[in-house]
This record gives sequence, C-alpha cells and structure tokens, in this order.
Amino acid sequence: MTGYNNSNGGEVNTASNGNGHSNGHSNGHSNGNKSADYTAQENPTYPYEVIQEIADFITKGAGVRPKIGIICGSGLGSLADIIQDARIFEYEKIPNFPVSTVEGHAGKLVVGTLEGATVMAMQGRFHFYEGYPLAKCSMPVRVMKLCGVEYLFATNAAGGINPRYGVGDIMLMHDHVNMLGFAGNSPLQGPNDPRFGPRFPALTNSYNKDLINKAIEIGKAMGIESNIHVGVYSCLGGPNYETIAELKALRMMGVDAVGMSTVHEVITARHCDMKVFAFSLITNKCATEYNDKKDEEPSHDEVMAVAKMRQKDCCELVSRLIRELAMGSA
Ligand SMILES: O=P(O)(O)O[C@@H]1C[C@H](O)[C@@H](CO)O1
Ligand code: HPA
Repeated sequence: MTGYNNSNGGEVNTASNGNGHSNGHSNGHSNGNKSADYTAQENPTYPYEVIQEIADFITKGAGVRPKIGIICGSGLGSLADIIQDARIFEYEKIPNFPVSTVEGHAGKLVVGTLEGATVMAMQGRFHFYEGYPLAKCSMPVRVMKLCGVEYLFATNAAGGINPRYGVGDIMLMHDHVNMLGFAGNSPLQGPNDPRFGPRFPALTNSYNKDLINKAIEIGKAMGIESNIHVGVYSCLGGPNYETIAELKALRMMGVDAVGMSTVHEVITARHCDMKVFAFSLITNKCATEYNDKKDEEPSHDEVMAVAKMRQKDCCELVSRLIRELAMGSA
C-alpha cells in the first residue's frame, strides 16, 4: 500500500444498506463538530498509484468490475438501495477515502448489479464546503474509472431558478456554469497526469445527448414528461444558500437550477473520457424577487423531505436508463 493519507484496513460489509442519515465514523472524522480530514495545505492531487490501489481494493473486495458509476445526491441514497448482490464498503474503511459529513449522504460505496449492468454507487458525495479541495471531492470519479466504469450517472438536489420548474421536477443536465471555475478553482488544478487525461480537456459536449434523449423517452413512458426538463445547472461553493441578487444574476446567465456539487465530478469524468448523464431533483423554488416570506427560504430539511418524496421516480428513471444501456439500446 502506498503510504498516503488515512489508510486503514478495509472490510467488505455485505449487510443490507439502509440509507441512514447519520454517519457513525470511528476514525475520528465523524460529522457534527469534527472537521473533514483534509486541509487545503496538503497536496490535493492523489497520485495515480494511490487511486489504483483504492480501485484494486474495491474490485477485489466486490469481485466485479463495474461499468456504470452512480453518485447519489442529497437524500437520494435510495438509488443505491435497489442494487442487487450488493457489496457495501463504508467510506471510513476504504484506504485513503474521505468521509461523508453531510446529512443525507450515508458514506457508503455499493457495488453490485442493476438491471443487468454492473454498477458502483456512492451513497454520499463530497462537497467543497465540507473543507475538501475539489480534487479530493471528485477523486472517487477517478477511482470509478480505474475500476472499469465507462458511464457516470451523477444526481443532485438543486434549487429551481427557472420559473417554469416546480418542486419535485427533474432537470436533465445538458450543460453547466462552473462558478467555482470562474473563481479559479478546478478539480484538475495542479500537475496533470496524462494517464487520466489531457492537460486542457474540452467540455463542449460533456453531457451525453443519447442518454438525455433516452431519459426523456423514459419520462414519457413513466407519465411524468411534464415534470421533466432539460436545463443548465450551476454549482456554487455553499454551504449557504444563495442571495436573491445572486439568483437573479444566475438566471440572467441562463442557469436553470443551482446546487453545490456535481460540476467538479463531471469535469473529472470528462477529463478521463467517461460518458456522463446527470440530473437535478428540484427540491425548492429559488426566490428571485425580494419579499418577506419566511416560508420561501430554502432549508436542508426541505431538500431532504422532497428527495424522499420523489425518490421512487428518480430510482425508476435511473434503473430504466441503465436497463437500456445494458441492452445496448441507449
Ligand atoms: O449533494 P447534493 O448536491 O445533492 O446536495 C445539495 C447541495 C447541498 O449539499 C445540500 C443543500 O441542501 O443539498
Ligand atoms: N441552492 C443550492 N443548493 C441547493 C439548493 C439551493 O436552492 N437546493 C438544494 N441544493
């Protein structure tokens, strides 16, 4: 094992995976008052060999090489609960893996089969506001790549800025505005390892059009076409929600939904040539006019409640799309 960071012996847990909302971390990195296990002073770039070791740990433990990677957004951990023959790896037991510190992100990696495809799903992602550098937030995407993953399915909870979007709607991402990138921050910062991808990757066609079109068809077949949109997502650093002036500015820039994740994962996935499908569950409508209505203020409780309410349709959309992929028709 290459000495790197928080190496700890890993165990494979084959117990059924609940989507618990608290993380009982035993390695001193639990949520609550404890801070994340990484500081910006450290080199955030994981060497290729360390990523390879993590990938080997997972593929050997699971006994399969997954083709599809899934990242579950806030409150959407149930996407991983439908995986069959699941091998579950708690993040804290995976060598050199960060820990989840956010409610609704259980901190488990689930490897198994879904609709005939081998998949690995992150029940819990890493956010910039947790104190992790972006390269660390999206490091698991590189692990997925070295495990054999060709398709990344990223999901998130987001606020709807487009006035046509309602709470509970699903926005298929066809592009993004990277606000953290505007501020000079990228998961690809630092030395480039060409074994992952080029120094200057293009992001012009980041979101796979065939998968978007297939998801629209599936939405129609599910009878939820009026709740499906195709739009532009923007990631801000968080953890605070946005001001009204910021939301007005984002709307003027053509943003339809706003959140605090996904973009750095997509950049990392495209850099290593993975195909990407991503969607936002609209958990709240963003106020873009000034008023005193307290009930229009977003809250994480509301985000979690809407995610729970809509998890069934989100799971169905994902599993039907994966079935199409497994059958070779997407
Ligand atoms: O991980 P995602 O992007 O789904 O989580 C969103 C953004 C914040 O982490 C949180 C705010 O409620 O939900
Ligand atoms: N803003 C940012 N992130 C979010 C929101 C929001 O309104 N809702 C869920 N995640």
